[in-house]
This record gives sequence, C-alpha cells and structure tokens, in this order.
Amino acid sequence: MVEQQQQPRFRFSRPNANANAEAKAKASNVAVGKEGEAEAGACSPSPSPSPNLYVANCGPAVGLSFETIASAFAAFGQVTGVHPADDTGARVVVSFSQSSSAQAALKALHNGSPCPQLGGRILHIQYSLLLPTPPPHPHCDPHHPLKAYASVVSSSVASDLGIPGIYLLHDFVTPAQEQELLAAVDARPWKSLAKRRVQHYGYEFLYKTRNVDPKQFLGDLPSFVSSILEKISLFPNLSIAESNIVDQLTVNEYPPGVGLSPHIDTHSAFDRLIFSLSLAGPCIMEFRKYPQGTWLPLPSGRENSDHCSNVERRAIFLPPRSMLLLSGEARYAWHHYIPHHKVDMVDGQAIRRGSRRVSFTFRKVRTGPCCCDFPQYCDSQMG
Ligand SMILES: O=C(O)CCC(=O)C(=O)O
Ligand SMILES: [Fe+2]
Repeated sequence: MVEQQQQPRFRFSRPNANANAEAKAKASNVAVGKEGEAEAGACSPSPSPSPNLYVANCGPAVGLSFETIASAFAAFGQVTGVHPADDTGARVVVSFSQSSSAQAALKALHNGSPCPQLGGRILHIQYSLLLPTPPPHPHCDPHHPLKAYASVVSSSVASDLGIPGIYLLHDFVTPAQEQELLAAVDARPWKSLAKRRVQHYGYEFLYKTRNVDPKQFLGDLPSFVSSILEKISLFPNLSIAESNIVDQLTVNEYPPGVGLSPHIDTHSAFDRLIFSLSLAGPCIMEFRKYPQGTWLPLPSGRENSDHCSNVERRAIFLPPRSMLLLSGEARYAWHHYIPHHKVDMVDGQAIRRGSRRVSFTFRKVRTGPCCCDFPQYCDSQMG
C-alpha cells in the first residue's frame, strides 16, 4: 500500500515571544519551550492564560486512559477534550472550556505536586502552545476529544462489527508455529518500502498499479506455509468448492506504530476471499464504508479529513496468531485501514504495539473481471 504521512494533530497558538523559534518549531512539529528553545513536547513559557494544558507523564502508555485523565482534570472545571500531544502515548493536551480552569489545575499540580485524582502521579504541566485542530467531522476525527487513539470503539469479536463477511479466528496458529513462520520469513530477503518491509510469493503485488501481473508467476507458495494453507481450506465459513483458494502471499512487517492507509484490495486483482494472519504484535484494523463509493485509495494524508460525511466506521482488534477473513461485503465494499498508532484503545484498555507486527495476507489472483455486487467499489465495473 502507499505509505501515508500522518496528519498534524494540532495547530499552534499565536506566540507571544520569539516568533522565529516558533516558526522553527512549527516546521519540525515540535513546540517552543522555555527561553524559546524548541523542545519535544509542546510547552509554552506560560503565555497569556490558555484553556489548554500540555501534560507529560500522562496518557495510555502509562496506564491512564483519556477518559481517566478527563475525569481527573474535571476537578478543576469542564474538560472539553484530552488529546495525544504526540505518538508516545505519554503526553497529552487537556483542553478546558475556560482558561481559569486550566489556571487552577496548573496552580494545583505544577512543580511536581502529586495529582491525588491520578493516584499521586507526578505530572509535568505547562500551558500548551498546541491547540487541537477543529475536527472536520466529529465522527471522522480520530483525535476528537476523548476519542484519541481509538477513533472508533474497537472490539475483539468480529460479529460485534456488524459487517457481513468478516470472520476472526483467535489462536489460528500456536506460539511455536508463529516462531517458525517468523524465522522462515526472516531467513528470506525483505523488500523495504518507505515505512515497512514486504515479501511476495506466488505473484508480486505491484504497488504502483495496485495489481499483479498474472503472467509473472513466481512459483508455488513456500512450504513453510503448507500447514496454514491446509487450515485455511478447513475454515468454517468456506464451502468445499472453495478449497484451494489462494495462490498469492504478501508478508508485511510493520514496525511498532506503523499502519496502512485505507484501501480496498483491488477487485480486478484478487478474488473474493482475503485471509490475513497476524503474528508477533497486535494492531487494530479499522473498516470504513464510504457511501459514495470509490475503489481508489484515499489521497495521501487525507484518510481522516475528507470523504468523511456519512462514513461508517468500525474497528477490530487483531491479536497475534489470529486469522482474519474478509469476504463478501467486507472484502468488496469496506476500506480496511491500520491506524498509525503506538497505542490502541480496545474496550477501554490501552494496548501498546510493543513489537513489530508481521502479517501474512493470502489471496487468489483473479483470472477474469470482477462481477461483484458492489459496482461502485469495483474497478472492473467502473473502468
Ligand atoms: O497487514 C494486514 O493485515 C493487511 C495487509 C493488507 O491489507 C494488504 O496487504 O492489502
Ligand atoms: Fe488490504
């Protein structure tokens, strides 16, 4: 898939000192700290009272959900949002409706005073130069107040999603098989993309055209996936006629926090079933249905801004060793997307993507045009 730049989450407030330092900071996506130095983390040298506080040592990565943080800071006034300040999961911006509330919180908690509402945790608090960007649409903005990281509620059960054609089998492989599969791919050459590494078997997936060349057969799938292929053919939701159903494998290795832009696997390239085995680390996968259709991937960096109105969004947690099957409507009409997060919120719990995730995506190369029931998402039917 095409790699995406993450969108800036914040705009900067007007500086009251050292415009150059702020301009420099803006360019490098950090903020201005004391004495106008650029520092990672977004603090200001106590400018005019602001309703936004930058709070470090606070966030899902240190075991505090956005909801917990919001309720702790509610002791000082109405909290309108808690936003990740960066992707560490340990720095947030707390926004109040009134600057007097931020002032009260700063007074109570600055200089290392423990926060009683957060179990005595020592927070590092300053006024924030970063202001949350107004969301284009509340349901579309993954950084919307109190929805940070989890733009949609993630479930670990496929049937909770209400999307026809999605199935998730937990523990599809054993930990020993997982290690064998990882060792097998690590012993083979990886191809580096901008943010992740890939391997292709059977047919190469061509990222430029988002298709394969069916005339360029690379050979049978490797023997180290034989037991997976056997188990796939026994998948509970397949009929016997659908055995021997895959001939292409893409292995993706995502470093922690790296995701995948929203896309529908090209209809004309691949048949009706897509299997994806997750190994090593977890992630959430989000599904989006754009009512106006489109089979094209969203333009770079626009996954959370445009095309938003009326979009339906659901998310599922993919633990290591689970196998996801996308078929029918889920395969043909819903974009799938792996958000670029280091921490995923699942059922109110922060789950850190502590290690790489390696996925094995099995598909069958299509031999004729796609004749699915979802023409508005189908390149074969839209030309
Ligand atoms: O990593 C995954 O599970 C999904 C990969 C994917 O969607 C793709 O290669 O098209
Ligand atoms: Fe895909």
